[in-house]
Amino acid sequence: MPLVTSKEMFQKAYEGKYAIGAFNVNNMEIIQGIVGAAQLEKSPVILQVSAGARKYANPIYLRKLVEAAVEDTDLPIVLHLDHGENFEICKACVDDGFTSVMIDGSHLPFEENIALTKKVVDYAHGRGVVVEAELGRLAGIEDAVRVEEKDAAFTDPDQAVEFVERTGVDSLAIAIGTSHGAFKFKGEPRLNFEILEKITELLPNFPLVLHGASSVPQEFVELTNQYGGKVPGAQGVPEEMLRKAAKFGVCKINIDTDLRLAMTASIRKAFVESPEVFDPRKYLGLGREAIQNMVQHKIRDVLGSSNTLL
Ligand SMILES: O=C(CO)COP(=O)(O)O
Ligand SMILES: O=C[C@H](O)COP(=O)(O)O
Ligand SMILES: [Zn+2]
Ligand SMILES: [Zn+2]
Repeated sequence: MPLVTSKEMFQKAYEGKYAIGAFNVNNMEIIQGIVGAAQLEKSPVILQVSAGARKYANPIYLRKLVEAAVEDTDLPIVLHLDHGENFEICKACVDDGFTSVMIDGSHLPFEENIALTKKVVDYAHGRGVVVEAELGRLAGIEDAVRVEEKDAAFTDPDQAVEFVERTGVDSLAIAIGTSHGAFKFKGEPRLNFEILEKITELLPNFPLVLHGASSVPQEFVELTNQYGGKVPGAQGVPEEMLRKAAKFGVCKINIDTDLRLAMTASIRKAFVESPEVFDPRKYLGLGREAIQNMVQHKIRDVLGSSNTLL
């Protein structure tokens, strides 16, 4: 099956009240771990590429690796640009065969965000590509940009309706208290479900996206710290909250940090336990396995997209 857009999978997810996992990919082992899990769970999957990933791996290598995953499986796979910051990178990815792009104008004033998003929608829709946009600001780190907590802002439900109507965008990332990275909450985790419910009420049948949705499994935090790493106090979004979000119109749940933690914890452990090993296939293989197990759990027990192939 060739790459697909997220259109049908979101519609099905919306009706079935589950979500599709969107996982950030940076190299072969990460892609294989994610896709291996999706195969075992018979689940569609979104592989997303950030500007940082394109810079790290080289856009051609990444695209070819995703093409290999498509050729090697019968899964519906979406190739998505994560946090496109301007029209040019969105255009480059549309031209490059991506089936979905995100234009992230969330840092811009409302009218400018609308104008930029509309420009990307016009270009992408003309070529069969779907578009995600963002309204409201998440706290946390994204590429080189750090948004301080004081500058974060929840999505305004009325603005969300106007934004969707005026841009014609296919899905919308909203801010309800999640944030990028491994340190999401200082005290008790809290998301603003009132805002989410309001948006769902005003925009029925419209797919919403949750960024910063890693749950930061404590087993990886502990392993990382135990084997010489330093991520004390790392905390994510409780899995229960993600399940709840999927019931309220959130069709795409973004996960990057959990992949990083799974891989890092397993490689750190391997280095300490087997100091004589210097074959990258050994420890990268363990990293890939850790990712596959984590993603399989996520798909099956949190997102609920197992056995939903189109
Ligand atoms: O939103 C993300 C990618 O766009 C990833 O969020 P996490 O940092 O919570 O994994
Ligand atoms: O939202 C950001 C993703 O986690 C991607 O991170 P990155 O820009 O470091 O690749
Ligand atoms: Zn953003
Ligand atoms: Zn994000």
